[in-house]
Amino acid sequence: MSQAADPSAKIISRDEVSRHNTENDCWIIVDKYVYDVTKFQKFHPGGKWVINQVAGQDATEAFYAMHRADVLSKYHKRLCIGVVSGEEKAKSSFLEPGELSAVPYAESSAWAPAHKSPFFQETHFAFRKAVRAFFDEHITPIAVSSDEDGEEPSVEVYKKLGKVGLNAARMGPGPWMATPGIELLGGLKPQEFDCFHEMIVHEEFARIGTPGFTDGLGAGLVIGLPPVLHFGTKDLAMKVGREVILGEKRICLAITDPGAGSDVANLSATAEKTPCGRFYIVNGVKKWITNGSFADYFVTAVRTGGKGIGGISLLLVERSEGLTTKKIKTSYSPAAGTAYVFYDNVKVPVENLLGKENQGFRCIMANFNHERWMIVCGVNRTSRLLLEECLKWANQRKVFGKPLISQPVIRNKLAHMVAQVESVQNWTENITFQMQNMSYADQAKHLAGPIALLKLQCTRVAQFVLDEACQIFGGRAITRTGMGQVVERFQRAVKFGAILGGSEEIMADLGIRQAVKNFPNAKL
Ligand code: HEM
Repeated sequence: MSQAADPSAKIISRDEVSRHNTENDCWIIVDKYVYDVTKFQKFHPGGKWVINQVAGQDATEAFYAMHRADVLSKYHKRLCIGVVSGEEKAKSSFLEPGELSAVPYAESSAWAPAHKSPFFQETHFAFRKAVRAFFDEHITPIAVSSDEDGEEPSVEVYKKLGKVGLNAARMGPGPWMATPGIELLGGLKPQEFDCFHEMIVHEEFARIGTPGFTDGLGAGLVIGLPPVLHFGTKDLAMKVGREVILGEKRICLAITDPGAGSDVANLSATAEKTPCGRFYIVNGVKKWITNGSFADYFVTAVRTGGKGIGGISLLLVERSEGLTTKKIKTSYSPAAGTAYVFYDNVKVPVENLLGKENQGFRCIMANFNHERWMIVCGVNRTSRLLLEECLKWANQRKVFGKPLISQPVIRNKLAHMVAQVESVQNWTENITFQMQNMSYADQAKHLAGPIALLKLQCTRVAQFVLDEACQIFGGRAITRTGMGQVVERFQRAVKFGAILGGSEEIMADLGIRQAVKNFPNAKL
C-alpha cells in the first residue's frame, strides 16, 4: 500500500484506542494501524462477537490467526483511522506494489538475500519489480472476484497488458517486442528482452494465484499467436501480431478434437479447397479451447490430406459466418473462457495457411515446446505460492497451544515441498538458458525431450505440493474464502497443467523416445 493512498496520517495513542472499547464505539489495532470497526462489525464475515472481544485492544495476533494479510489491504482505506503513536516508522504489514516477499522460499533463489544468479542480472531485477507492481496495482485487485464470478477479462484489461508489452513478452524474444505502441516495464529496451525476462512474466502471471482467471488473461495468446508469427505470411504476421499484441483482438489455439485429445495425429476437423483455389472450407468441432469463448482468431488444426500426421494443416480462422463457440463448464473458473468451437462451412482465405499444406503437424510440435515450458514456469510458480502460503500459515496458526510449525511432522512436509519446488526451478532455469542460446528450430530438435520430462516432473511436484498444502490447511483448503483460498483454487486447476499441452503419460513417453533417438544402435 503506497503512502499516498494511506489514510493513516493521524497519530493515535494506545491509551486513546483503549477508550473505544464498546460495541457502539469499537476501535482495534492491527500491526501499527488503528481501525474503527464500529460500523463494519455487523458486516464482518466472521460475525461481530469476535470483534467485540478485542474492542479497544491490540488485535494483531487474533487477526492473523484468522485472515490472510491481503484481507487487511482490501479494507485498509475504508477502516483505518490512524497509526499508533511511536510506531509510525515501523514496517507496514502490506507489501508495497512490486515488493518481494520476505518469507523464505517465497521467491526463487536469485531474489533471496545474499544470493547470486548466473542467469538473472540487473535488467531482470528492475523488470521483475515493475511487472509485479503492475500486477499488484492493476490485475490482482480484480483477479479473485473475477475468478470467483467467472468474469472473463475485458478488452480493456487486454489493452492494458498490451500497452506495457506483457502480451508481446509472452511470445519470447523477437521483433514483436518492438511493436509500435508498447513501452516495456522497468525501462527495458526491446533488444534487451531475453528468455529469462519472459520467464519472469509467466511467473508473475501465475503468482496472482487465480489459475482460471489467469488463463483468461491470454493463455490462448501464448499458444495461439506463435504459429502466426513463425509460420504465417509476413503480412498476416504483421497484421494479426499487432492487433493481438496491443490487446485489440484475442486469439486462441484450436487443436483438440473432442475425440482425439493428446492423439493430435488423429484429428478429424476438415478443410477443403474451393474449386477456385482461393479459400478453404472448414468443418468440424474443437473442444477445451482456452479463451475460445471470447477469441476473435482461432489457430485451427484441420485435415487437408490423408490419415495421420502427413494430412494435417494449420489455419488461422477468423470469427466469421459459420463459426460459433459455446462455453464448457470446467472445474476451474469460467473466466478462462474454455469453449467448444463449431465450424460449419467456414470460409478461410488460403493466405491464412500457417506453414505448408499437410505439414501443420511440424508447426504444432514446434509450438508445443514453448507452450510446455510456459506451463512449467507458471505451474512451478504456483507451487511456490502454495509453499509461501503454507509457511505463513504454519507460522501463524496455533494448535495445542503452539504454532503449527513447531510440529516436526509439519516441518517435514515443508522440507519436502521446498526441496521439490527448488529442484524444478533449477532445472527450468537450465532449460531456459538452453532456449536462450538455441534457434527456434534447434529448440524443437534438442529440447523437445528435456522439456517434456521437465513438464512431467513439474506437474508431479505440483500435485505433491498441493496434497501436502491441503493437509497443512485442513478444512480451509476446501473452503473458497479465507486463509486457504489459494490452495482451494489450485485444487480445481492443478490437473490443467498435468493434462494440457500433452498429458504426463505423453510427456514421459516423448522424453524417452527423444533420448533413444540419440542412442548408438537405437532399438526403438
Ligand atoms: C480490520 C478488521 C477486520 C477485517 C477487515 C476482517 C475481515 C474479515 C473477512 C473479509 C473475513 C472473511 C474470510 C476471509 O476472506 O479471510 C473474515 C473472517 C473472520 N474474521 Fe475477520 N476481520 C477483521 C477483524 C477480525 C478480528 C479482530 C477477529 C478476531 C478477533 C476476526 C475474526 C474472524 C473470524 C473468526 C473469521 C471467520 C474465519 C473462518 O471462517 O475461517 N476478524 N474477517
